[in-house]
Order: sequence, then C-alpha cells, then structure tokens
Amino acid sequence: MRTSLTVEEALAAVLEHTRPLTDVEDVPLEEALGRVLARDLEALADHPDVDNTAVDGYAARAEDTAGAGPENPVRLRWIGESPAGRPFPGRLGPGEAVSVYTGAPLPEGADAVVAVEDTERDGEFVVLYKPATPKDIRPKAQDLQKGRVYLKRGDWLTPGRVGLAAGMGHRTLPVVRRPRVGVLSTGDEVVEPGTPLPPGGVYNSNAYSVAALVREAGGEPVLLGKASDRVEAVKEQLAAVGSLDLVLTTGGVSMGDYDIVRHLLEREGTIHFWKILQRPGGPPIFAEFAGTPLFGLPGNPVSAMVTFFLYGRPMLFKMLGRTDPPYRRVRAVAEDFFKGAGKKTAFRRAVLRYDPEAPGGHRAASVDSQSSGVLRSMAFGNALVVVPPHTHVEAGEVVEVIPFNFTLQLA
Ligand SMILES: Nc1nc2c(c(=O)[nH]1)N[C@H]1C(S)=C(S)[C@@H](COP(=O)(O)OP(=O)(O)OC[C@H]3O[C@@H](n4cnc5c(N)ncnc54)[C@H](O)[C@@H]3O)O[C@H]1N2
Ligand code: MOO
Repeated sequence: MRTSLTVEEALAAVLEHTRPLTDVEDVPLEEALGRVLARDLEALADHPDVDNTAVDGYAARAEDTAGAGPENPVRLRWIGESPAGRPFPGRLGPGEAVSVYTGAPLPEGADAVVAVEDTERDGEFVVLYKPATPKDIRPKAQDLQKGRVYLKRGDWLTPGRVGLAAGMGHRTLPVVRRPRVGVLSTGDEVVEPGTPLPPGGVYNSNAYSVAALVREAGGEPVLLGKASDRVEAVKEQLAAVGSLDLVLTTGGVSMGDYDIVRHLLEREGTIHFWKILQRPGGPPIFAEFAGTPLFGLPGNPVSAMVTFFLYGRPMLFKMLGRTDPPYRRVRAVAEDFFKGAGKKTAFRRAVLRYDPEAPGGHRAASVDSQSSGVLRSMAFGNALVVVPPHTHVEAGEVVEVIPFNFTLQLA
C-alpha cells in the first residue's frame, strides 16, 4: 500500500482513478443553474435578427441630418412609428423620420438614429438638435450569429450563461448527470443534530458540511446515515446503497483500534493510498470498495472539509467534465504568523482580503483558532494559506493562498 503521499501525488492518484461520467440529461433552463454542459451549444438564430435601434428616438438618413446642432436645427417630416417587435411597414425617404423604440427594427431606407432627448416634436415635423448617427444602431448578429457555438461542453452554467443559452433559443439544455456521492459518517459518539446530546457525544457536522460541499461542486449528495464503530456495520451500510459514483466516509481512518473504515478496506477493498503529508487532513484513505471509489475523509470537522475541498472537489469536476479549475491560487501578504507542519504541507485557514496596494493584491489574516476541531475557521475563514514543508510563514511575507470558491466574496 502506498502511504504518506505528497499533496501533488495524492491529487494525481485520485484523478487517475476518476472517470468522467457519460450520462447526459436534458434540463429546462430554469433548472440549469450550476449544471455542466454536456455538448457544445450553437445559436439557433441571429441576435439581433435585423439591424435595430439601441435608443428611443427617430430613425432617419444620416446625410439628411449632417451638421444638425442647437444653432442649426434640422427639420424632418414625421411619417410614422416602429415599436419593438413591429417593423415600420413603409420605406423612409429623403427628409423623413420615423419614431423608433429601443429594440425596434430600423425602417427600410434609414441608416441612422437620434435619441429623443436631442429632438423636439413640432406637429408633423421633428426638429433635430444633433445629427442622427449609425452608432446607436445594433447591427444584425452583433451579439449572436446563427450556427456559431457560444457555450462549450464542460462549461459550468452561471446565471449569465443560462441567460445566454436562452438568448440563443434553447429551451432545454443537455447537461452531465450529477455524480451521486454517498456520505457515511462513523463514530459511536456522533449523534444527529436535533436530538439530546449524551455525555461525550458530538453532533454530526461532517455529514452536512461534506454534503453541502458535494452539492456546491455539482454533485448529488446521498446521506447514508451513520455506521457504528463495527466493521460489519459499515460493510452492511455500504452494501445496502444503490449505484453511487463515489462514497465518502468521515472518521475511522486514523491509527486507533476503532478506525473501522481503514480496517474494512484493508480486509475487503483495494487501497490506493493511505495518508497524505498535510495538515489538517493527514490520515485520509483512498480505495475502491465493491467497485466504487471510496474516499475516507478524516473525522476532525475541519480536516474532513479541507480534504474534500482539495481532493474530492477535483474528482467531481473531472466526473462532470468541468473545464474550469476546481480551485485557484493567488498571492497575498501574510498579516500574521502561520505555523508550518514539519515535513507536511500546512493549509492554514485565513481571511483573505483584496488590497490592490499589497504585493500579490491581497492580504491574508489568520482565523482565531487553527485547531482541526474548530469548525468556525471554515465558517468564517474564506481561504487556505499554503505553508510549504519545513517552513513557517512570518507576518509580512508573501504567501500562496487558495480561496474557497464556495464563499466567493473576499472579506
Ligand atoms: N495516534 C494518533 N492519533 C491520531 C492521529 C495520528 O496520526 N496518530 N491523527 C489525528 C488526526 S490528524 C486526525 S484528522 C484524526 C482523524 O481520525 P479519524 O479519521 O479516525 O476520526 P475519528 O477518530 O473518528 O474522529 C476524530 C474527531 O472528529 C470527531 N468527529 C468524527 N466524526 C464526526 C462527525 N461526523 N461530526 C463531527 N465530528 C466528528 C470525533 O468526535 C473526534 O473528535 O485522528 C487524530 N488522531
Ligand atoms: O489531519 Mo488531522 O486532520 O491534522 O486533524
């Protein structure tokens, strides 16, 4: 069994054993947010489909209005109007103007528009105090050309992209099926929130923080409940679930006699690796059990979240075929001391702030406790400061920071 991998080796190993999903489903636009496109999408029509006006005003011929100004008003004959969606039926001739409203097709014969505030109506005439210009015309296909691909397979659907797909004429979108990710908690001391806490008990936060991370990354969490500290119990629970793309367990992977997930996998699974040279999140185990990849997250609440973020999130991105990176690294000035972890890489929780004056454009302050049992650091921190092996970070140094994509706002 491989053990004590570096962060890079562990990431490479989980990705090596992760296959992109091939199932595609069609979802209506209103359910497409956060999904991942399974196919390239082309525009079904030009937008705009004809030249149209970007302002409320009058369409005219530019040559008739050249030189118009406050001292030199130009008078045109008003011959009708064209509201959006209702083209002017006739043809505009020399010396004529037609009322147009934003989005309306430009009448035939016109090649320029003037905004209404630069004009005055005078009975059957329009007085222009500025020339009509072509710059306020939105040319046909300025936004979208029929047949051209604007959204690609692997694109994560943001609000802007959902809108763009609708503007392209698609009513439903082909998206990759959400990976089904089982979440099983272990530990006799772990009890469900909402029930009385027995002495020595701890409320199950991992199931819900990890399920939330799964959902945020585009997966469908399947809560498998809690297995007691017996190997047989974990096995039964895992055997009872239907087809899953990934199983996540929390707890039971460290050195103790009760570390049942590890014991079960040693007996009946194929272990790819155990332990990563990092803190928090040192003892994860990655294996295959009953034909399904299984990632055993450490039980400490911060460790479970950080480990999923660093390895589970990239796995889900690969299953979904997402082309955006699962996380990015930025540089920041450390505002506090960040302790290293000897030969391990330390991921310290921090509050990252944008500061254009600072080297790297950001500042990173430590959260109040770096204990892996203090979940407040994940609730109020928004980033991980990366402390490389055999180093510490002193205040004032420039460091590498990984912002949590699930809390996009910077403090
Ligand atoms: N002798 C050693 N002991 C420990 C080592 C080690 O290397 N040698 N590693 C420590 C590290 S680092 C971690 S992380 C933990 C991981 O242990 P497990 O994954 O086996 O987790 P448990 O022992 O089951 O629980 C650890 C901790 O987390 C609490 N917990 C567990 N599940 C939940 C849950 N669903 N919700 C909230 N809290 C949970 C549990 O009560 C424990 O306090 O091992 C160290 N020990
Ligand atoms: O790896 Mo443990 O996760 O340091 O607390």
